[in-house]
Amino acid sequence: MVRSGTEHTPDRQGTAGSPAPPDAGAPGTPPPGPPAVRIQGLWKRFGQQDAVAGVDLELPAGRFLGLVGPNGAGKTTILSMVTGLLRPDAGRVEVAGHDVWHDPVAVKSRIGVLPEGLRLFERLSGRELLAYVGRLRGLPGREVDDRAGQLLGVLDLADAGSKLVIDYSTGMRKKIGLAAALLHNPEVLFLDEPFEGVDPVSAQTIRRVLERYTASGATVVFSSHVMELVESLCDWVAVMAAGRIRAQGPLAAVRGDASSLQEAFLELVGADRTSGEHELDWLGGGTR
Ligand SMILES: Nc1ncnc2c1ncn2[C@@H]1O[C@H](COP(=O)(O)OP(=O)(O)OP(=O)(O)O)[C@@H](O)[C@H]1O
Repeated sequence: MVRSGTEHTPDRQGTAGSPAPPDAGAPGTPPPGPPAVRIQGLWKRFGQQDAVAGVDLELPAGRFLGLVGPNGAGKTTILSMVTGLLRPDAGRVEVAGHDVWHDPVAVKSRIGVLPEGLRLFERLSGRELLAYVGRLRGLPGREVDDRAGQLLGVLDLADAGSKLVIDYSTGMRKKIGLAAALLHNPEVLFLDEPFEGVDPVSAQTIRRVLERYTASGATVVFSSHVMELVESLCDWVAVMAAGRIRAQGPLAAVRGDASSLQEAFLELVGADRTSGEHELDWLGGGTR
């Protein structure tokens, strides 16, 4: 595990920006072959602000990976650059050994993406949407129909398959977006806040599908600021704050001696849990 720029935990600090060295045979050892994602010197500036400020990150393949950070840390900006949706100002990204900007077709055929603020074709039914996405991915019609039927069934959307997407609830939209991202059986799946606005039943369904997917050797990269979720799902995490990576490595190593990932996270991002509280002395008091 590596902690970068973590003044708060000098005892567990490692080499800034580079991944943990391989530890043959130990849990957390990356499988042979290229990492799922290799990011080198990535920068993105919006106006005067560095949303992503020189990130180096190596995400091992075949894992359930969590990218965590407070609001505005740069998670969506990184995922957008990694999936070819946003051009970086500087730096390089490889997915499954292919350069995202020089070899976009090779990358896009290997990835599935559930972006933040997912836009869907609202006037298609769920089943039609999957048929469209499948054909766009070059899958034979029969195969698309089979896969779509199975995904709708597993994601509890079978009864809603003929309903227009515009009439879907938030959770149903997430699930049909996930089905569309999985349809071509990608090597690496990127999910930006996949559980946001999703009820516990749908969350459990999504979780089961993702666990089954990673058990087959595929990689899931998902961003979240819900630490409990990340702790229960991921075996590898990267923590970011203010556009930089603060720590990366197997979950247990990043958690270190802290009692939970939440506690380790607060320490890593330098959150002062009591700051500003005295400024709210009036709140809930007798004076109104
Ligand atoms: N298109 C944009 N134009 C200007 N600033 C932007 C743009 N996109 C992101 N930013 C800024 O970049 C920073 C990082 O934003 P980003 O959305 O990547 O954070 P995040 O970690 O995904 O946050 P959250 O958890 O709240 O979704 C923020 O300060 C944000 O205001």
